[in-house]
Formats: sequence, structure tokens, C-alpha cells
Amino acid sequence: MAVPMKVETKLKLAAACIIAVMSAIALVPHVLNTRVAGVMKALDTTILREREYGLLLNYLSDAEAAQRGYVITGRQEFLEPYHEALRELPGVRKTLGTNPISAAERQALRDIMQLTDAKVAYMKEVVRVRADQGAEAARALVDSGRGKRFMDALRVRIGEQETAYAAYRATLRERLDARSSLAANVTSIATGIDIVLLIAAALAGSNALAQRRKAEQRANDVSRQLRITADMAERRNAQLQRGGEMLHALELAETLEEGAEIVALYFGQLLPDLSGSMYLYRHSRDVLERKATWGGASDPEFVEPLDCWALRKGTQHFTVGDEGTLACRHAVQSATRPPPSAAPRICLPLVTQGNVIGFITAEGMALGHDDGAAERTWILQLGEQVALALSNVQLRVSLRHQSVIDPLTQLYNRRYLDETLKRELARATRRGAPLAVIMLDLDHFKRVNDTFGHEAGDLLLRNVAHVLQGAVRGSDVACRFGGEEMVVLLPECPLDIATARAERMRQEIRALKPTVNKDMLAVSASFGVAAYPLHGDTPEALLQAADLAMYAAKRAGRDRVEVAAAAVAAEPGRAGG
Ligand SMILES: Nc1nc2c(ncn2[C@@H]2O[C@H](COP(=O)(O)OP(=O)(O)OP(=O)(O)O)[C@@H](O)[C@H]2O)c(=O)[nH]1
Repeated sequence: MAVPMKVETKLKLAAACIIAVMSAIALVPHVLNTRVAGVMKALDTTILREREYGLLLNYLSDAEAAQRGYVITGRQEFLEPYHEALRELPGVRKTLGTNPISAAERQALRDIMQLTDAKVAYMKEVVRVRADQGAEAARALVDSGRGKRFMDALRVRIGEQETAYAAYRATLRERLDARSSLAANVTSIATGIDIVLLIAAALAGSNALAQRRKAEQRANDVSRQLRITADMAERRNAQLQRGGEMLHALELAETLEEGAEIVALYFGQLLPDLSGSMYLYRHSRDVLERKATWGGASDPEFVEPLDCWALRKGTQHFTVGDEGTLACRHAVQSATRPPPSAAPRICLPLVTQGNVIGFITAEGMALGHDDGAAERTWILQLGEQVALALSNVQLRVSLRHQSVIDPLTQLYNRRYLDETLKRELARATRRGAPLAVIMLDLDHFKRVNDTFGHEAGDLLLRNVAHVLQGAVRGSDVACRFGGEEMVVLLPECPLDIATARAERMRQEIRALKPTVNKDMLAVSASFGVAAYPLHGDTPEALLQAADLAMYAAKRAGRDRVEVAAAAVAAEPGRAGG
């Protein structure tokens, strides 16, 4: 798979290309300028050489004029220009001999130098003849016209050379003009290309930077998203852990009320951005009662089942503030409650095995955020788990109830009596407090069953149980001891008060007049009362004392209360169970 090039690498490559192209472009004018300079140098050389030819001609003309003056006058001072010319000529000659510009010039130069040498030799001869043989001989030599011919030939040859130079200069100037304009054009084009390259480089740079910024932005976005996801995962883990703790605590709850307290405590932590309440269904009143609240929610204490859309639908109901969704009536403002907030709200029925046991309602802006759906799913899961846990609590409560409650009379059963008596006696012993036991047995109950049927007997038993429940305090415990025998435990109750209470129960039982098939039933009961510490300090001793007292009441004619005889020795028997 091809690995995409990094932005830095692209930029470096582009910069290297631009530098290479710009360097190459910068060299072009330099090369052209060098070539222009070459032409100009050639032009200078031509002018210099032309001037040297002119000098040569001047020196020779001056020397000839001086030679003539000397011939005429014979005076040495006239020869001064002649001598000067002879002194300067070797220099001119040397300059012209160095680097002739063409083969034609080399040839012309050879001719000119020969003519020059011939002219100089001729002038030397004229000067020597004047000095040796006098003016006449010298004038005759001059008149021969040889010197003039040399000079004429030199002028012609040098004139030709000057013409050749002029043509060459014209060529050089044309070349110079062409190269100069080429250099100017190339420089302009190079400058233009440089500008274009610089603009392209700037654009490419800014483009690359923009890409880089975008990439960085994307990387930042991704890392921010990862951070958010990690935070959410961490938060979700913590929530799951707390949720697990809540479910564990719910497993240990003894009552639904205790379960509700646990839910309120944990929901405050599990849904910190929300406030809400949990309601449980009260069958007796067909109403949902608020059992727990968290986050400062101001939900009403009772909710009618029809006031909640979630309860009507049997599934969650979500309302987004006041945006025209169906709002539950329990969440709508009432005279006794503050105005509802515009925050989104979710209601969730707590359903187990198809039965609604309550509902959860929660509100908060967090439900409407981007991750509100996740929050709602989380509440849904919590609701399902809480419903299951609470139904288990309910089951446990019911099982526990069944295990300690006599189903016919709804009094505590014998098992519960044994546990409670043991516990209360220990407590009374610890505190030095009294504890009374009332035992009662219905009189001639067999007759009721035999005459009116077993159901009539059951009805009577329930009526008697009702009397007992109404006659005892919250701390007292009324139990069905077995058959038609019942026991009431009265913690911290002295013997005389227990006796008086037994008497009142007796009277109330006597006053019972339940009817079965228009037949009015009548019943009475015989009571035996015993108390700790007077009649015993063990459960068995106390029960046996009360039992003996109750039988004493039977023997004495029934429908009465008898107090146990003091300090009965505990014997193994029916009271010991
Ligand atoms: N209907 C009904 N009868 C019960 C229940 N448990 C015990 N009995 C009856 O209670 C009667 C007890 O009779 P007995 O022990 O002979 O005593 P009694 O008839 O009450 O006579 P005394 O106790 O001597 O006054 C029996 O007929 C039992 O069947 C019950 O749960 N329901």
C-alpha cells in the first residue's frame, strides 16, 4: 500500500524544485550578460586596433613631414617628430601584432608592416643622404616619389582595414543589440517566471499549511472524541459498579421501603445530572406512592395510574420539555407544586412478570444532550434491574410473611412466638423489665364446628384474632398457638396490667356476635396469665404457667381470667413445643 507523503516532505520537495528552477533562471541572464560583455570587449578591441592603425599613420605622416623640413632646412630640430615617430612605432607595432582579430587582418597587418618598414627605411635613407650629401641629393631622392608611394599604399591598406573594422563593428553592434535585447527579454521572462514560481510556492505553502491545519484539526477532533469516549467508558464502568452495588444492597433489603431508600441513595449517584422519584403501587388504594426521591425532585406524593403515560403504555415515555410531546399529568404544574421545568423527562414502569409494581420518573437537561439516548438506555437498564430486584424483595417479604403469619387468622404463628418469646425474655432479663404472657383458649369451640360447620369456626377464629390485634400495642405480639388456642406476649408489661388487658379481651370476645346463615354465633374464651420473673425465667416455664392458669380458668367454669400460681417449675410438656 502506498504510504501518503507527509506535508513537510511535500513542502521540502516543492522548495527544492523552486530553488533549482530559480537558480537555473538566475544563471540565464548571467550567461547572456557574459556573452554581451564578450561582444563589447571585441568592440573595444576593434576600436583600439583602429586607433593604433590611425596612430601608425599619424606617426609616419609626422615623420615624413619632419624629414621634409630637414631636407629643406637641414636643421636637426626639424627631425624631432621623426625621431619620436621612430621611438613610438615599435610599441604600435607590438600592439597591432598581438591577437589580430582575423586571418584577413593578419595578412593585411603583414602588408602594412612591410610597407611601414619600407617607408621607415626610405625616410632613414633620405635623412642620411641629406646629412651626408646635402640638400640637392636628398631632394632628388624625395622627388623620386618612392616615399609618397609607400605612404599612399599605406593609406590605402590602412583605409581598407578601417573599412573592414567598420563593417566588423557594425556586425558587433548588431550582435550586441541582439544579445542585449535577448538578455533584457530573458531577464524579464526569468523575473516573470520567478514571480510565478514564488506565487506558486506561496500558494502551495499556504495550501500545504491549510492541509496541515486541517489534518491537525482532524487529529485534535479524533483525540478529543477518543478522550470523550474514554471518559464515557470510565464513567459507565463506575456506574456499572455502583449499579452492581445497588443491586447487591437490594438483595439484602428486608422490606420494600428499605429497597426504596436504597434506590434513592444510589440513583442520586448513578444519575447525578438528573432528579427524580420512584413510586410503588399500592393495591389497597389503586395508587402509586412515592417511596424515594433524589436530586431534589419535587414530584407529588401520590400518582394515579392514569396520570402517567408510561404506566398507560406499559413502556417508557419520554418528553422533551414543552415541545408538544404528551406530558404526564403528574409532571404538570399543580397548585401545590412548583412549575415544571422545561427539562426533558423520562418515565419508566417497573414491570416484573407482566405486573406493574411501580415506576421511575426522572428529569434533567442531560436527557436531551447528544448522549441523551445513551442516558435513557442506561435508565431503562437500571429500571429493569430495579424492578426485578424489588420484585425479589416483594417475594422475600411475602415468603417471610408466609413463614411467620398464620394464614387463617393473620396472627403470628407458633414459630414466630417461640423466636420472639426467647428474644423478649432475654431482653427483659437484661433490662430487669417484666414480660407478661396471656394464653387463651375458646370455650366449647368443638360445638361451634359441630353445629355450624368448620367455616363458621374459622370465621369465629378470625373475629377473635381481630379482637386480639385491636387490643395489643405495637410492641405486643399476638400469636395463634395452635387450633383455637392463642397467646399474646406483652413485653415490659407487669402482671396486674396484663391481667386487666386479658379481662378486657375476654369481654370483647364475649361481645362478638358474628352471624353465619342468619345464625348468630356466640363465643367466650378462658385466659391464663403468667409473667416474668414471678412465674418463670424461661420460655417454657412461662408458657406452661400461663397454660396451667388457662386450664384452671376452664376448670373454674370457663369465660374467665386466671393468674398463674407463683414459681411453677418448668416441666417438659405441650408448652415447650
Ligand atoms: N374451625 C376450626 N376449628 C378448629 C381449628 N383448629 C382446631 N379446631 C377445632 O377446635 C376444637 C377444639 O375442641 P376441644 O379441644 O375439644 O375443646 P373445646 O371444644 O373448645 O372445649 P373446651 O376447650 O374444653 O372449652 C376441635 O373441634 C378442633 O377441630 C381451626 O383452625 N378451625
